Amino acid sequence: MNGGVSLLVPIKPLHLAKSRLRDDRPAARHADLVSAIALDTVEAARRAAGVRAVLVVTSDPRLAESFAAVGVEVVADDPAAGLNPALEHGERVLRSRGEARIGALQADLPALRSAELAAALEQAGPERAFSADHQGTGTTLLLAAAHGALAPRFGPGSAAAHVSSGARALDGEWASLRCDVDTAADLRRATGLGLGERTAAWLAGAAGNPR
Ligand SMILES: Nc1nc2c(ncn2[C@@H]2O[C@H](COP(=O)(O)OP(=O)(O)OP(=O)(O)O)[C@@H](O)[C@H]2O)c(=O)[nH]1
Ligand SMILES: C=C(OP(=O)(O)O)C(=O)O
Repeated sequence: MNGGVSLLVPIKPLHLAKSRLRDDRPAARHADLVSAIALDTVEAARRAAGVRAVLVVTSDPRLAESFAAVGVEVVADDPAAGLNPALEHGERVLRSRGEARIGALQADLPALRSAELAAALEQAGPERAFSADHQGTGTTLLLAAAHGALAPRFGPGSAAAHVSSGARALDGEWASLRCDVDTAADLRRATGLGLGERTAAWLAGAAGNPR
């Protein structure tokens, strides 16, 4: 088997996702934005050196179709019990195929640069490690040790939870890897870094059309 990390990318159903980013725009426009952000994130991840494969974990049928159209594999949440169980399910799927190195990448990184993700994977080496978000409290990337368990502790305060569970905090600057988008202010921050093409196109449409 070739080396490299197989990355799980979890995404909530579109009508539930990114509620903090929701404003008064129609539900379909919000779904388009969440979808564009996730597709840009996965596209950048797939191109990163050291990434062997990406497996999206989502029960959303439209997302499943969009990812299938660009050749990305999707599995549904099983059970539908929240983020960490979704990741543990994805981990079981990858382990059943003999994947040695597994990680989880958040789906809300629309400015992600492949080179920054590659640098984080390189710095982690074979260890269980994570990248905190730009606020230092959340987690944007968690890597299991080679042949080790992912043991995801995503949720409020996940950076501290990952440290407590023995993961090493990666310390590169990596602004694009740390720039998760939960709010409108985060989206402006990501725009300053340079958005992926689908999110940029969504924003151009938002500027040019009534919402
Ligand atoms: N497959 C799956 N992904 C999830 C689930 N819960 C959260 N996620 C994803 O995990 C990532 C981190 O979650 P959050 O940043 O809290 O995103 P969110 O829940 O969509 O945002 P808010 O509604 O604003 O809390 C996002 O990519 C979510 O879509 C879940 O139950 N299943
Ligand atoms: C679930 C997480 O994401 P967010 O902080 O974006 O909600 C996390 O960082 O663990």
